[in-house]
Formats: sequence, structure tokens, C-alpha cells
Amino acid sequence: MLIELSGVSKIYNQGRANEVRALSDIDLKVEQGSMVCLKGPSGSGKSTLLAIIGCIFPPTSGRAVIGARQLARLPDRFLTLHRRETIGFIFQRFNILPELTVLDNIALPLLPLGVSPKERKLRAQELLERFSISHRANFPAGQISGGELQRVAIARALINNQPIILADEPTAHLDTVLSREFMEIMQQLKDTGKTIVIASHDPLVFEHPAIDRTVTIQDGRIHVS
Ligand SMILES: Nc1ncnc2c1ncn2[C@@H]1O[C@H](COP(=O)(O)OP(=O)(O)OP(=O)(O)O)[C@@H](O)[C@H]1O
Repeated sequence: MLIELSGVSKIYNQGRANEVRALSDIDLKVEQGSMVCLKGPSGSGKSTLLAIIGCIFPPTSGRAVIGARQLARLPDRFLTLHRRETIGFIFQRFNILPELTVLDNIALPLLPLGVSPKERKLRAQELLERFSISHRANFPAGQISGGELQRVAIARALINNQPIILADEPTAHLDTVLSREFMEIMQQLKDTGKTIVIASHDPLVFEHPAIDRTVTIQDGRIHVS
């Protein structure tokens, strides 16, 4: 099991006046090579759950094992290292740096890993080719189309060959055509053995045939219908 959460809770600002219980007693298992959609209303806890799966922070209580490591056991420095090796993130607005070139944006996650400039360029070029955007390699990322931007964001999430891909509302700012293209690429990645978790309330995502399971979160709990 690549992702295994049992009895996971997350409380922000614990013990303070602004304490928020964002997740309660979450049990979730995701097998390698499967694709899961997290669904639920705004504020239900989807992003918090993604952050725990994404090794951004450990749960307040409960057990979270991501890629064979138990998060609570990892000191901060190792948590960061584990995250970089294990998780590829695709953000809602793709978080692309507009002044950097497309190639540099894709290679960015390799910078803190001490990968040589030559190797960074090589790996980014491979992905540019795979996603048919080689002709945009040296364009500032702020000057490419929405569809190209989407492929740049996906390429960046794959640059370190991470086994888990997480996406937070990836289609929120995309039209239907690009949303479908996004899911097609996710399906291809799943077919190569990637494990994918997408937080979304877009039917184009959760009704897509490549989604193995949809998990509904409500008030920080998994809702069983
Ligand atoms: N850093 C934080 N500090 C305090 N409270 C937080 C923090 N992040 C989220 N919360 C609270 O935790 C709860 C769950 O938030 P979360 O962002 O996980 O929900 P969500 O389902 O992703 O919402 P959305 O769809 O609007 O992004 C909310 O009540 C939110 O206000």
C-alpha cells in the first residue's frame, strides 16, 4: 500500500483560541497505480488531507504512512526530503513562475536536490518532448497558452520521477477541452504505474472512467453514503 492513513486527525492552532479541527479519524488506503478523487464542499478538509498525503506536515494524531515512511517519525528535514522524492504536486493555478523559461520551470524541483545543470536540462527536455512542448522550451512561461501551461505543470510534477502525483482542484480554471485533456494525461500516467490523488468537485474529474474511487469528505470526516 503506497498511501495508508489510519485514525488521522489534524487540528490547526491546537490549544489556541483559533483552534480548527480540520480532519477527524480519517482511514484511507490507496494502492500503487490507482487514481482516487477526493470530493467535498469548500472547507471540508480536502486540501488538508492532500497536505498530509503530500508530506507537507504530519497529522496531529493517527498514523500516516506514505511511500513506506511513517510521517510522524520523520524529523522535518527528512520529511522535506521524503516529500521531494515521493510527491509531485499539481496546483490549482499551476504555480508557474512567469518570468522563468518553460524549461527552467519544469526543472525547478531538481534545484534543491543537487542535480547538475546538465542533468536538469536533459530531464526537462525529455518531458518537454513527451508532452509535445519542446518548441516552447525557451519561452518565458508567462507567454504560453493555457493548455501548454497545464502540460508544463504536469511535467514539473514528474521531473524527479516521483511515484505519487497530487493535484488540488486542477481543472478549476480550465475549460472543458483542457479539463478532458488533463484527465487523459492523468490516465496515461496511471497506466505507467503512478498513484494519483486529485481533490476536485468537478464531474469531469470524479466521473472520469480512470478514477478508481471517489472519497467524499464532509466536516473533516470521510462520508460513507
Ligand atoms: N493553515 C490553517 N490554519 C487554520 N485553519 C486552517 C488552515 N488551513 C485550513 N484551515 C481550516 O481547516 C478547514 C479545512 O480546510 P481545507 O482547506 O482543508 O478544506 P478544503 O476542503 O480544501 O476547502 P476548499 O475546497 O475551499 O479549498 C477549514 O475550516 C479551514 O478554514
